[in-house]
Amino acid sequence: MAPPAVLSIAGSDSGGGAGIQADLKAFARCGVHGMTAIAALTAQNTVGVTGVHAVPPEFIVEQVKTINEDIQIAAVKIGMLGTAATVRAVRTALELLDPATPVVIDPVMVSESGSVLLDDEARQAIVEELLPLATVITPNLPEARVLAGGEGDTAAWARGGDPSRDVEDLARALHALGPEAVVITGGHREEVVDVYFDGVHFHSLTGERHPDGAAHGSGCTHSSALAAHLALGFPPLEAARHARAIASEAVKHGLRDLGRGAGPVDALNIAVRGLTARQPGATTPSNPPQRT
Ligand SMILES: Nc1ncnc2c1ncn2[C@@H]1O[C@H](COP(=O)(O)OP(=O)(O)OP(=O)(O)O)[C@@H](O)[C@H]1O
Ligand SMILES: Cc1ncc(CO)c(N)n1
Repeated sequence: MAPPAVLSIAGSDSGGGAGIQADLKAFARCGVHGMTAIAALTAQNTVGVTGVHAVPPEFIVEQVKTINEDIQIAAVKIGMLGTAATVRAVRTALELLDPATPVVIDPVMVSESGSVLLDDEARQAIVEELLPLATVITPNLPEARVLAGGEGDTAAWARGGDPSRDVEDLARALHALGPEAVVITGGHREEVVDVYFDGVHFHSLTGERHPDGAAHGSGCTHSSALAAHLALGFPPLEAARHARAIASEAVKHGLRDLGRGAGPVDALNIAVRGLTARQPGATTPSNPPQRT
C-alpha cells in the first residue's frame, strides 16, 4: 500500500536549508510521500535572502488542482507565502480539497538570517483567509506576538513583538482566530518548550535543547513533521510531540559548517550517513545506475 501523500505549499530556499527543501526532507524522515506546490522562490543561502520571486497566483492553484485530480492528499502544510495575492490563491486552492484534510499552517515571517518573508497585507490576509481553516498553526514566539496583534508590522518580529504577553495568553488569542489547535514553538526561548493549546487544555512539549546545533529550517521541519503525523493518523497533540522530537533531532544533527551563516537542520542525518557510506568495506550498489 502506498504511504500517505502530504502536500507542502511553501517557498523554495535555494540554499536547501528551509522551505520546500526542508519540508521534503522532513516528509522523507517521517515515511510519507512529499508533494509540493511552490508558492514563492527565494534566492537564499545561509547568510541571507537576496531576492524573492512570487509565483503567479493561478499557477499556485494549478499545482494543487493537478495533484488533487490524481493523488489523495492526506494532509497539507503551508509555509512561506510572501504576498496577499499568494495567500488568496492558497485559500482558493484549499477550497478544492476535501474539507476533512488536515491543514498545518506555519506563518513564516522572517528567515533565521533576519530577512522579512511576509508583507504586512499578507499577514492580515493569513489571519482572515487561512487561520480559520487550520487544524494546527505553528508560529514561533515572535510570530505569535505579531499575529496576536501586539505589534502592527512584520518588521516588529525583529524587535520580538510585545514581550509583556505570556505564551499562554498569546496561545488563547491565536486560538480565537480560528485554528483547532495552536503550537507556539520554543526555539526562541531559554528553555526550548513548545506550548500546545487546543482551546481547553495547555500542554508543555519539552525535550532537550541543542545549543550547538544548527537551526535554519527548524520551523519548516517541525510543521512538516506535524502534518506528516496527522496524515499517518496521529491525533494533533501526539503529532506535535513527534514534530518537536524530530525538529530537535534535526537541529542536533544540523550542518553547522555548511556556509558562513546559520547552518541548516539535517532531518535525515545526511552527514553521518555519508560518512558511513565512505567507510572501507561499506557495501556499494552491485548494479550502479548507468548514465545514458
Ligand atoms: N536549539 C534547539 N534545541 C532543540 N530543539 C529546538 C532548538 N531550536 C528549535 N527547536 C525545535 O524546533 C522546532 C521549531 O522551533 P523554532 O521556534 O526554532 O521555529 P522557527 O523559529 O519557526 O524556525 P525557523 O528557523 O525555521 O524560522 C520546535 O519544535 C523547537 O522546539
Ligand atoms: C523559503 C523559506 N521558507 C521558510 C523560511 C524560514 O526559515 C526560509 N528562510 N525560507
